[in-house]
Amino acid sequence: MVDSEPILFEILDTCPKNDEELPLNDVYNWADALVLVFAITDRRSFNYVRRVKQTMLDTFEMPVALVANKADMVHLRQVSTEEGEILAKDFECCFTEVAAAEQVGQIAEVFLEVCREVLSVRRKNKQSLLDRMLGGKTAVVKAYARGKSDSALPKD
Ligand SMILES: Nc1nc2c(ncn2[C@@H]2O[C@H](COP(=O)(O)OP(=O)(O)OP(=O)(O)O)[C@@H](O)[C@H]2O)c(=O)[nH]1
Repeated sequence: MVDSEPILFEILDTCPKNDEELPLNDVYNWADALVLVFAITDRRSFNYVRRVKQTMLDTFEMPVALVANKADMVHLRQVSTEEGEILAKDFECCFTEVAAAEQVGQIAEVFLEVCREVLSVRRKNKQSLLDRMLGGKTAVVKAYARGKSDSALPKD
């Protein structure tokens, strides 16, 4: 349940076999949102998510969440929290450091947040479509109502 609304999540793990293998366009066309996960103990994974986001930029627009995993392994840290925050600013997305092995609640929170964004984008798109379809008519109705403002009719 997301804010009292039942939601069915379909999650695709792209499982790249190496650093060169980027997600195919089919993946972006299918997805409603992207959760980019790297490990704080692995700089290559950080560079990888940066490359993924950069290659999809301008072509595919969707809510994105940047997640730094293995936050419990601070002794092996290769990527600082600040670097994650800066990258998220660059991506204009949210950023969370988690330890998936310890706190499943943090992961759920990321997915909830992403889902809220997806629903909000959908609502806005629906609204703007309605606005475009009804825009002209609404303007006419308003003009008519204003024209009658001296009468006993309510303005709206
Ligand atoms: N300490 C620690 N280990 C973790 C954490 N999350 C995952 N791991 C471990 O990291 C290893 C890789 O986890 P996976 O879930 O296979 O990660 P993956 O990114 O799907 O890896 P691939 O299968 O190579 O795609 C496993 O041994 C996990 O137990 C974490 O938050 N902390």
